[in-house]
Amino acid sequence: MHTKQIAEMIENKRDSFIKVSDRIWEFAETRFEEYQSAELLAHTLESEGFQVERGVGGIQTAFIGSFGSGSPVVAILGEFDALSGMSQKKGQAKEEPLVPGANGHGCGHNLLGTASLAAAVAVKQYMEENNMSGTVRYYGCPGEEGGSGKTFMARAGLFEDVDFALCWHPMGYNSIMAIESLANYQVYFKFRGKSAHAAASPHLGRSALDAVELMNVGVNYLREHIITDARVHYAITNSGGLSPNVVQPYAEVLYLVRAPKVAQVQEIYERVCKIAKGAALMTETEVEIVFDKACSNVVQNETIEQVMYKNFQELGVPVHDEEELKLAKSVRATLTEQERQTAERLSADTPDPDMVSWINPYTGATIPLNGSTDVGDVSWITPTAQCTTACFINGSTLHSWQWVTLGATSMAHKGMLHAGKVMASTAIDMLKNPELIEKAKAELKQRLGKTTYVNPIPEGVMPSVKK
Ligand SMILES: Nc1ccc(C(=O)N[C@@H](CCC(=O)O)C(=O)O)cc1
Repeated sequence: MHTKQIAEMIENKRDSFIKVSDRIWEFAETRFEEYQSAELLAHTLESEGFQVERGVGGIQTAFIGSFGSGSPVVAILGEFDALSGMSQKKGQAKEEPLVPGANGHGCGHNLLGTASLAAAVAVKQYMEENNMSGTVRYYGCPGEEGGSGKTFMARAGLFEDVDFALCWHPMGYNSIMAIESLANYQVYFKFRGKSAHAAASPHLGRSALDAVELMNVGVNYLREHIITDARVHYAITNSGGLSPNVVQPYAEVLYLVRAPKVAQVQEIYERVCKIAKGAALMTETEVEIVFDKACSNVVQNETIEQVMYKNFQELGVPVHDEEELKLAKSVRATLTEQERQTAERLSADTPDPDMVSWINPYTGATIPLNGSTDVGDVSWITPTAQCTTACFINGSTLHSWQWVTLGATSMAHKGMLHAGKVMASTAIDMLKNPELIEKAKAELKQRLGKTTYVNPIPEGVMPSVKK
């Protein structure tokens, strides 16, 4: 069976993949500044015989590694960005930053990018050994967190000739990710007023901070009148300085508006813009609206998901040893009861384990993801499927210190290598059965119906580094 060969190929190189992942964990670079992480992955691909193009789509840390020629083209998507402020020491059951205030891999993207690399390397080796035609590409996709790197890459046309795409996400469970995620827009509202002495001449000042606050109040009233599935968040990215005795002349707020469909996001966004203009009118300030980024919802593909599930079942699950289970237990003891309640169970009778040891049954049904991913844009252009593997403790959540601390330990490495095997095996299965690729494409077409893909990021907007 090809799953066995693929598993061996990845196991033979396990040490080198683990090194790559652990280095990226240490680099912990955030959106569009992943210079060392991207270079490490690109360099590793080159040493594995891939042709690498760096700086694709006009994004410095985006790259594509390619092997083979002609169709079919399989794209394996890798992410490698970290989150700000999530620094945490490795392998311990206590929250403690490695470097206070520094970044950390709170979403496991060191594992994500490396498993996809392992998959691409194994697919290449299998294709070579079996004289298969076609192309395997590794897409180095920067800035997933708050950056939508893939959406920018999609706008640059980089996925146009892809026949199907695969991705995964590290989690606390093994599953086929038949998700539908939320589309979103991220936009800055920059207010400009007039400074003045806050006591001596307040009547001469016009407060940009007042405008930000009034805008937020307005949006908080809007919440009652939008669809339930929408989410609106904001961060005050500039509060106008640290002096209360100065009327703040400049302030800005970053909004993230989400909903199941891009059109719904657009509708809410237009209303948020009206509120911003209202706040500017009330405070006699000016508002500048600066679009930052956007992404589309994920369109699942049952055809590829079925193939992925079959391969996953053949490969089984990552098995954790006593040492790993001990660490899992101690870290899990730090979860609150509420967090534990999100733990995966097969049924009410299944005990509540520290690490899961099964694959969640796949039914084809859509699982709503109350979050967003730029994999969404890829999935509108080419049929796309994703899986998760158990890299972390059961019931822990994304963006938590528990994920950072476990992200460079053997339990996470096992899950990572396993994900590489599942993706590579799925890719080989699809490449060997062109009728499945056609079926996956037909399914995408049917799911999209009359809607055509429109990239949600306006022309001229380029990726920005969040400071
Ligand atoms: N399988 C997953 C993929 C992404 C995420 C996630 O947390 N994404 C960020 C992305 C935010 C963005 O699009 O800017 C989020 O939803 O806040 C969660 C699970």
